[in-house]
Amino acid sequence: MESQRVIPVIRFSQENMSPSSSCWVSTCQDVRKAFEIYGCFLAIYEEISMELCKQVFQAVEKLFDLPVETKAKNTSTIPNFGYIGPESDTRPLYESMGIENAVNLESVQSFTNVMWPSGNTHFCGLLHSHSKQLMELDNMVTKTMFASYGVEKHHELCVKSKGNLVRVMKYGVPKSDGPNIGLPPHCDKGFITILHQNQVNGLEIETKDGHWISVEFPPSSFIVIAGDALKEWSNDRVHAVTHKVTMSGNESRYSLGQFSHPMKIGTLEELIASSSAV
Ligand SMILES: O=C(O)CCC(=O)C(=O)O
Ligand SMILES: [Fe+2]
Repeated sequence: MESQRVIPVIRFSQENMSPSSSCWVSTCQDVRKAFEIYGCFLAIYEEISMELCKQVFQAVEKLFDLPVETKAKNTSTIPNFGYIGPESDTRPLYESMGIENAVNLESVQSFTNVMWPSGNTHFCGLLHSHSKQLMELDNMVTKTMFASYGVEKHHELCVKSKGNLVRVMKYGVPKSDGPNIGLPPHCDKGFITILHQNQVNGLEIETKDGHWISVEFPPSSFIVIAGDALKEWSNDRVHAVTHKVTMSGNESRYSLGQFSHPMKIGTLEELIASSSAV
């Protein structure tokens, strides 16, 4: 079915987030349908300005230009939360760094000080304000989703206990005779991932019937991806979507992802038996 092969697009704004607004019910239904059918959707969110995104990606490019010994100082006690370098067998073009709890200024500052011991307030300010805004979008997405399942009373705890990791990623240009795998097919482990990119495409998502859709990002859009923890929370109603990155062309791709995960979350009791409210 051709219509099943287009990623849904849903508009978010502070205004239509009030349950009394005219599009509240339809937004909640759209979010739920997208998560259940595709496991993802494109969120149009103009409150994060395109200028800020442009500046963030310029700053991220400079970050990746640092020597590998410096980038490798991005470490974490949690496996895979720090610097990940290219791996010749599985993802030769991929490199990434992680900033834990990037909604907190102190966390972004300490990451910045490791990368630039003499300081870089420009990078720090950009990443911090961008991360805060991404978390606002994340909260809007979870608010509509909780409402669509009739469990809005649990949303406050979800918001309060949300941990987050911002991961910045670089995919190098593939050699003409080399592999073009950016990131092999996988599902994300967390609750919700929100991703965006510079102008270079490469992300693909797999539909339930096994087709791959190449993601095109309209202006001011972010892809929202459901992870394994969200699937579990919803008692398997939500689809945790498989996705991958394939590189082509002669430009590097930069992407930025926010991975959020409420700490106190299992399968909601209400979702074990009941259906929904909206
Ligand atoms: O770079 C991208 O667009 C995808 C990244 C991704 O899927 C991940 O980090 O889990
Ligand atoms: Fe992913």
